[in-house]
Amino acid sequence: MPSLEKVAIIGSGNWGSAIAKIVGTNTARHTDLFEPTVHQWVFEEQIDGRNLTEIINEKHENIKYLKGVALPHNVIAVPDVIKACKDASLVVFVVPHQFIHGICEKMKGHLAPNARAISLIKGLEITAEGTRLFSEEISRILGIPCAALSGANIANEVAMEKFCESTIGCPDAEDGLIFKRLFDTPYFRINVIQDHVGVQLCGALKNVVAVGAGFSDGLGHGSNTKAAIIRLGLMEMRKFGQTFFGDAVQTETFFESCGAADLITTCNGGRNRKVAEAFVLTGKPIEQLETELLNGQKLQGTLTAHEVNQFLQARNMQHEFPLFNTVYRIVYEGVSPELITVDI
Ligand SMILES: NC(=O)c1ccc[n+]([C@@H]2O[C@H](COP(=O)([O-])OP(=O)(O)OC[C@H]3O[C@@H](n4cnc5c(N)ncnc54)[C@H](O)[C@@H]3O)[C@@H](O)[C@H]2O)c1
Ligand SMILES: O=P(O)(O)OC[C@H](O)CO
Repeated sequence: MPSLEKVAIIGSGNWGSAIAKIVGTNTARHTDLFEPTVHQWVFEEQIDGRNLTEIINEKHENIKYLKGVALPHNVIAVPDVIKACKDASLVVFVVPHQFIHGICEKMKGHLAPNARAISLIKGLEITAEGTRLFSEEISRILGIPCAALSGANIANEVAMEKFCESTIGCPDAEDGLIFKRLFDTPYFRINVIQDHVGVQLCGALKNVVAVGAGFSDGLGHGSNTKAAIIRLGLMEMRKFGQTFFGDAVQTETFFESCGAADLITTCNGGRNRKVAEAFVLTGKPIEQLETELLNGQKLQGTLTAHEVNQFLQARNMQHEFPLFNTVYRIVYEGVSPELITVDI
């Protein structure tokens, strides 16, 4: 009989905590496939003079990032990333994208020999030189295959078990089924496809569109304007995929939960939308609003808008993506938010 899969979760923010609830429940349920105990790496911080890891292990609740939601007792918070991932055969990465490199470097050489990973990160490694998916970065640093999960999944709603769907992109069919058993529940319905590139591209670029949707809300425009931003954003996402990833991105992927559905939910209920709306209403800098409104949670859309712009500028192609370009100019060049309905 093959040995049981040992699961580690790397990350414990809002989504990391919601997914820990699902993963902990499923490893305890499918004992034919998984070791029940799940180690979760938690970036240590002090809450009222106590370590967050101690609080999680005592109360079975992440009181900072997912307050009021009970976590399964078989999920153990671990402050040391090396201990958390020791001998893991399935590794779930769910950290804000700016932190992934340093974390992976520390994990090198500590996983099981047959380890595979899945990235729940919504962001892209984009520089003027080129783009890289985080699944590719994880594979490159750790020398293991890496799939991706992304969907219309506002963490708080998932944690409250409101029905939604999500997409796993996994080139290996057998691993895809294992990941499906790790994540699928009656309220979190997984569809597995092969296109892990498209899954990640959608998850990253939708955050830029959500910033544009937030500007529109801040200006008091209505549903029609937001629908136009969503549609134009979807077209730019597809064009970006076709232009820079070619056949690696399937058009059908944009109709999965990770595509149009995520775009809709993030432009209505997400943090990027919320902070962008406040940016217009208050005139405060984005970093200040992130601190004031998100209680330690991290914004991905403005960072991705900057990264995408660097990449496009290096190719003198920024004007071919007017929505991405206008979001960038509003955030980083101080042009009027009114341009969100003029220059796109
Ligand atoms: N929250 C959602 O609704 C949601 C849903 C789907 C996907 N995602 C994606 O999941 C990923 C993780 O987001 P999240 O919502 O779990 O996180 P979050 O934004 O809620 O929390 C930030 C996390 O970063 C950690 N952190 C802070 N400083 C750090 C450092 N220097 N090094 C390492 N970690 C540090 C914090 O401890 C915390 O766990 C992102 O790519 C996000 O886009 C989020
Ligand atoms: O809150 P946001 O804007 O980071 O979006 C959250 C999720 O990605 C929605 O699926």
